[in-house]
Amino acid sequence: MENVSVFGAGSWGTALASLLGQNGHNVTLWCRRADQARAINVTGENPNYLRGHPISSNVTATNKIEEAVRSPLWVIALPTQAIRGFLTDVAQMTSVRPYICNVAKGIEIKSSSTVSGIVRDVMGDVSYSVLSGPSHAEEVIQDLPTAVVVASLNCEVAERWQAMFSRPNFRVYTSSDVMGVEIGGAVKNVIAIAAGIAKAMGLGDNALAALVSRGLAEIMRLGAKMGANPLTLAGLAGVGDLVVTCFSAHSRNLRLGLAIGKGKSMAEAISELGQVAEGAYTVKALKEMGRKVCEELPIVDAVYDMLYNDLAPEEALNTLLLRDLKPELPPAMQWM
Ligand SMILES: NC(=O)C1=CN([C@@H]2O[C@H](COP(=O)(O)OP(=O)(O)OC[C@H]3O[C@@H](n4cnc5c(N)ncnc54)[C@H](OP(=O)(O)O)[C@@H]3O)[C@@H](O)[C@H]2O)C=CC1
Ligand SMILES: O=C(CO)COP(=O)(O)O
Repeated sequence: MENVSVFGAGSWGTALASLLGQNGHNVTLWCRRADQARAINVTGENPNYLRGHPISSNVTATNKIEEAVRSPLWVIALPTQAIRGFLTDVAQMTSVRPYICNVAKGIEIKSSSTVSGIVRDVMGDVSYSVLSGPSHAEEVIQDLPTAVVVASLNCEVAERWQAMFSRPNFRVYTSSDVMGVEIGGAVKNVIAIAAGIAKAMGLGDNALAALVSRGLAEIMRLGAKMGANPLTLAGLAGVGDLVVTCFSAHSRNLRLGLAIGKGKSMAEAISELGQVAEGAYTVKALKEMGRKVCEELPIVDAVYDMLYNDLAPEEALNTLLLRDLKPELPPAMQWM
């Protein structure tokens, strides 16, 4: 059994800490608030996230970062935009060279980088893995079945995380396609915001299915430019996660889109949600990165303009539908 620290006691960090504890590991769950850590240790539940769901007794919560950094295995479950600052602080506190497994799904605005790039910038050549796939915390904490993927450039490291996380109702596959898994997990959040807006507009099921398919085309186009394997994007970290995020009532990104589609401002929508909707930030990073690496990301552009340039959803819809007609697949992607 392993000693592992989970950094971030939001809904995903809490669900994964409990899962690792159920698998018999010694888990330290780092919370940034002392009162939250105390409540978890006393009541066996997180008072702020996933209330009513007991956390494994193998989990000890702490807000003392110097305790949490002693574990050799770190699971990073923080919002993407907070990871660089967090790692910069903790890197100065410890000589441990941890094995890192990132479970956040986003792209950093200031660097246009996925989390592997942030970790490399701050920690240098440290062991990095990423776990992603269709996995809403609200279902994982109830031990409802799903399948996910953990990617690392080092196959043995991916297998080590696979063995730690796997349980009968949490089936973990391995992959060596770190970039594919990261891009799939990050960009689907932006498409899910678009799905929420489309739902709020009452556009119907056909429109949602078309949006998800053309969203996948954008994920694949960007992924190809970033070196991702297109088949990864057709798998759990791509299609699997895109579908659950665009259709599940649990999704924070879908709910943010629903609020925007009903006319709420960004500030209102974010404050009502009270949790991170990564797509709202990743779309800013993609706007920058998209211009540099990928000439055409029309759904991403439309979401950006609806969120940050007051573009009305009806206008965004017209812009998307009335673009020049063209083949479904770009010439480079035709198989014959
Ligand atoms: N929720 C889910 O089902 C899933 C989420 N993810 C991904 O996991 C990541 C975390 O999401 P989730 O758990 O839902 O987020 P939540 O909003 O539920 O929780 C975020 C956590 O991060 C903490 N936090 C926020 N900002 C900072 C900061 N600057 N420094 C340190 N801690 C901070 C919060 O602390 P506090 O409570 O004190 O504010 C809270 O513990 C995201 O990238 C998300 O996309 C991936 C798969 C499933
Ligand atoms: O990534 C997730 C499920 O796999 C969670 O998505 P949301 O952040 O939209 O809830």
